[in-house]
Amino acid sequence: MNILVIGTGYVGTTTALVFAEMGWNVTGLDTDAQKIQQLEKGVLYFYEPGLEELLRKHLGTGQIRFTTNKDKAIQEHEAIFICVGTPSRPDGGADMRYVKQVAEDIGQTMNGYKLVITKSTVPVGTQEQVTGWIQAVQKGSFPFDVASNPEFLREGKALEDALNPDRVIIGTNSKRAENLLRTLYRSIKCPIVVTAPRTAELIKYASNAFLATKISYMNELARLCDQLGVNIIEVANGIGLDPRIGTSFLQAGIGYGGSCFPKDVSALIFAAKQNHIELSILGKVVNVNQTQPLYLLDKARERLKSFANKKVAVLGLAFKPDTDDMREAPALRIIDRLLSEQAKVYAYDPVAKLPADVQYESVASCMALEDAVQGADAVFLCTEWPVFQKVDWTKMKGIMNRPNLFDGRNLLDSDEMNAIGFFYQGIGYE
Ligand SMILES: NC(=O)c1ccc[n+]([C@@H]2O[C@H](COP(=O)([O-])OP(=O)(O)OC[C@H]3O[C@@H](n4cnc5c(N)ncnc54)[C@H](O)[C@@H]3O)[C@@H](O)[C@H]2O)c1
Ligand SMILES: O=c1ccn([C@@H]2O[C@H](COP(=O)(O)OP(=O)(O)O[C@H]3O[C@H](CO)[C@@H](O)[C@H](O)[C@H]3O)[C@@H](O)[C@H]2O)c(=O)[nH]1
Repeated sequence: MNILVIGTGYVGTTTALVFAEMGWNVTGLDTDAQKIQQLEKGVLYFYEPGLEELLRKHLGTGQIRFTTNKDKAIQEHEAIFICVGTPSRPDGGADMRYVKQVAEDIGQTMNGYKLVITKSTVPVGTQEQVTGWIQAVQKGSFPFDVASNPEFLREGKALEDALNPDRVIIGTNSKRAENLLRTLYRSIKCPIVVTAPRTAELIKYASNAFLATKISYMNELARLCDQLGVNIIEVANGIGLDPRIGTSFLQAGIGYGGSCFPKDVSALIFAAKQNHIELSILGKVVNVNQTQPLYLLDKARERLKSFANKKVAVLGLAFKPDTDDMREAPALRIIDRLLSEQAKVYAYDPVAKLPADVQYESVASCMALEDAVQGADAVFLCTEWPVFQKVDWTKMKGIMNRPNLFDGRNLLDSDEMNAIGFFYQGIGYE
């Protein structure tokens, strides 16, 4: 069976490469000719550890190829994964225009049986919608199935997650689709959950919203820790050892960002509202997350009195380490506020760059961490890049104007930083 992956972003490129690694012949299709040209040359146009090596390997084995020719690609492949974006609309719902476009492309062009698999994160009911969109434009009466197969990979660990998933969710009522998907995933060792399409669609949103809830809970608890003089890291360790709670996603910080949690939580709240259900807990999760970067800023303002004309180094821009993805990065909320309060902002990230928006023109983007820290009145640490732990902080203190360190990810050791002579403030940790 030949596999077509439509949309060669983070998920599509990873999916294509993982199926190539499993021995399938895969084609990646995108409307963006520049991305396709780069991928054809073996160049990954975003930062994701391990992916470029795999891309080069499978361009070499001939198991992967890329194209912008959608008609030919749709006709030549039986299994079609939809991996296009589903960004937030202004009302919070998921923007389905790219999925609809792909469904119509498939409907208009198909020339035989197609298994259409939605890997994009899509609202409950999408499987039925995609079926309808395909049927509405079909020229011949070719059979097809639409299945839901949500993706759970994390950026920065995309390859590792996609090759070793905790589970594969297959949402279908068709035995033919189920068997084909079981065949496609036959070399993956993990539980395969076959369920109704609507259930599969909700499992994806429910997972992300649950993880976001864990984070906001810890972030709110961290604010209490600051008042009580309790260390949130120790609290997280203590509660996490209960397997009913688990050790992961208990890290307090300046909040979650990225292309998934913010948009998916808001899409779930929106979908619930449409069904006359208020997911009130998730409303609070969003609220805590939106105020969390400002919480650290408030702590810093207390210390500095005012940000006006202060030199502030922002270390780490990406929403998490090992990615250059700046979508919904909490560092941007910090920078926006610092700029509005007339601070002089110097930014450094090992790989990520600030968006080319006019509002960031006054930010100095530094090539080296030292350039950002030199003469600074305060450092804000916004991404827990491991390399920041290896920095010679004694030396950094020596080149700063005032040794104030606001650690938005609780990455550094507060005792060590205090011993060096820093004023150190983390989140629920000092
Ligand atoms: N990024 C992640 O870590 C992640 C993880 C799991 C699930 N998801 C979900 O997967 C989906 C894709 O996310 P992403 O981050 O890879 O998005 P992305 O924005 O990086 O990539 C989407 C790609 O689709 C292409 N595209 C748009 N319309 C097209 C069309 N009609 N035909 C062909 N290509 C088209 C775009 O040019 C782009 O390259 C989203 O629904 C997202 O919520 C993302
Ligand atoms: O204890 C924690 C864990 C994470 N985060 C933050 O949460 C955000 C998201 O992190 P993570 O989940 O690791 O990255 P994503 O790549 O956004 O992955 C999430 O979103 C994807 C897209 O839907 C899903 O596929 C993944 O399963 C889900 O983890 C980042 O800003 C992290 O800094 C915390 O603040 N504290």
